[in-house]
Amino acid sequence: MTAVGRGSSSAPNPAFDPYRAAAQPAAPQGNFMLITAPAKINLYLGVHEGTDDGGYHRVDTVMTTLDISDTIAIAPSDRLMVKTVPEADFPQESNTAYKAAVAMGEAFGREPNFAILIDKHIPVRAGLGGPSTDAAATIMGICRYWGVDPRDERIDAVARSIGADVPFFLYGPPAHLDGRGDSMRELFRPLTGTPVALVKPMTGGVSTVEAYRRFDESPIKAQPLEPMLEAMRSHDEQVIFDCVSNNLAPVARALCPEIGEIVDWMREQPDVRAVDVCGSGATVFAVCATQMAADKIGIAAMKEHGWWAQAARMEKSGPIIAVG
Ligand SMILES: C[C@](O)(CO)[C@H](O)COP(=O)(O)OP(=O)(O)OC[C@H]1O[C@@H](n2ccc(N)nc2=O)[C@H](O)[C@@H]1O
Ligand SMILES: Nc1ncnc2c1ncn2[C@@H]1O[C@H](COP(=O)(O)OP(=O)(O)OP(=O)(O)O)[C@@H](O)[C@H]1O
Repeated sequence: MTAVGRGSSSAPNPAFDPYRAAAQPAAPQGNFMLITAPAKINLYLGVHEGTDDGGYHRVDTVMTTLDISDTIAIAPSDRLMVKTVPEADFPQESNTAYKAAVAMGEAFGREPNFAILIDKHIPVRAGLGGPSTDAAATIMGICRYWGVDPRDERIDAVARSIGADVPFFLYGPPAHLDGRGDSMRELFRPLTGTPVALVKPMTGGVSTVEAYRRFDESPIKAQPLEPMLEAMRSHDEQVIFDCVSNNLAPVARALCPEIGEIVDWMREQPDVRAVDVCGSGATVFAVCATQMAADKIGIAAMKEHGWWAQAARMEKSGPIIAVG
């Protein structure tokens, strides 16, 4: 086992402050908060060989949020409770939102007594970051209730303790993260509005744990990172989309051969600028030249193959809070 570091971003970087969704630490006036928790795609994912003491791989990733999202309603309560719609097939204590609330309580020495209702729209085991964005949204909501400044360095630590993807969702714009994929390195100008088609098998999915385990059995070298970072800095869309890559994709295809079929089919579709697997799968994304192209791919994927599909757009935001 190779020991790898976890990056050094536990201290907040003031350059990122304007992007924090809950940056005004004021208690809400209404009865509850509604929080929009967006999905993500990895425009670049490079997993490196070897794991740290916690069994995590060092990764470089460039992620952006999408306009498909879970919605989280959160209100003070006599105890902590988390429910989802549709109802989850696992206990509430395993929900990342529940874990995030408990971790917030421990970090700030308070009782995290909130009722949290999650309206699930982001499919699970899909590589779209559903559990992680729910956790980030919960953290931001509790910050607002408790008057905690989201730039407090304990917030990044709480986020990281729930999952590697959670810190990204505290910010939202396209970003490069390293370490476990939980250390913010650089934010980029958003690609807001860029059309994306999402397609995945109707049932099943890929477990993140299983994908990383399989990666260790036959590791594949990551594509060079620097060209992607340069393209993001110069906001050169053509080069950005030429640099789209994911070295977990072959593992996802091996674990779920239908993913390979979807990738091959998406690459044949008209007006497609890039196609790859989202994170550890099972969703495949196609960056499209027009929204019409993304819609057409979604419809054809459903009608001709019976796959789950949705057209979306890239977004610029992390959690968005509304007070009700
Ligand atoms: C595949 C990605 O979604 C790409 O953004 C992430 O790397 C996964 O992030 P995540 O779902 O938040 O992952 P976590 O819930 O923290 O980790 C689940 C499991 O995935 C593996 N894991 C995750 C992240 C990482 N850098 N190395 C790993 O090996 C570990 O076995 C870990 O126990
Ligand atoms: N808030 C949540 N929403 C959905 N699933 C959750 C949540 N909290 C915990 N889970 C559990 O997480 C599992 C999915 O985890 P996994 O990391 O494999 O999925 P994912 O949707 O691909 O996420 P990611 O893109 O972050 O890897 C679910 O099967 C469920 O047991």
